[in-house]
Amino acid sequence: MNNCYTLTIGGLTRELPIIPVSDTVSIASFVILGDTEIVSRTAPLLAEKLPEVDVLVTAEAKGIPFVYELAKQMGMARYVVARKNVKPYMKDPLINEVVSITTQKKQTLCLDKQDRDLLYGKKVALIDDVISTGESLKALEKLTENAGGIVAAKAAILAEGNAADRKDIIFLEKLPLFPAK
Ligand SMILES: Nc1ncnc2[nH]cnc12
Repeated sequence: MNNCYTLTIGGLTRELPIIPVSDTVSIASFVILGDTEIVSRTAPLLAEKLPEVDVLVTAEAKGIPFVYELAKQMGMARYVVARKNVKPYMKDPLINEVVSITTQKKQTLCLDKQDRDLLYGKKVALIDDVISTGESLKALEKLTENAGGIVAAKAAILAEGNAADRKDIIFLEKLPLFPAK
């Protein structure tokens, strides 16, 4: 297909559209929302690679179906989602800020009291769909640590660009970045 990147993962193939996200960089857009096959094939593969942890945490929104499936695979009744907005029903929200590669904007990440209690003193794996610049991951790590969690693993389905050279993350496949045309 034209202007697409062919990704093969977990025995599945997807044509990812190449989309500019700035004047210089385009990404091969990997969106697992709505894709039950990718989620159910990749979750067991990542579960095998993770160390023993007590809790999984992700940031809203694209990683949510994946962390749900991963938590089920790992026999965990609950997982934590850091939200991008403070909701009126959140008690004592813990807040951090992040700049995202896809939106190029400053975003808030926050946890309510129930989530903080789940993370406090626990061994935590940070989970995402794609690790790219690492900024979102860093913000999630800081938020988790501020909540008293101990970050024991950082993992994603894909590592994009230079993230593929990182030794401190667990991932299934590499995803290249492309020059913007
Ligand atoms: N290639 C990509 N596709 C979707 N979301 C992303 N976030 C960072 N890189 C991405």
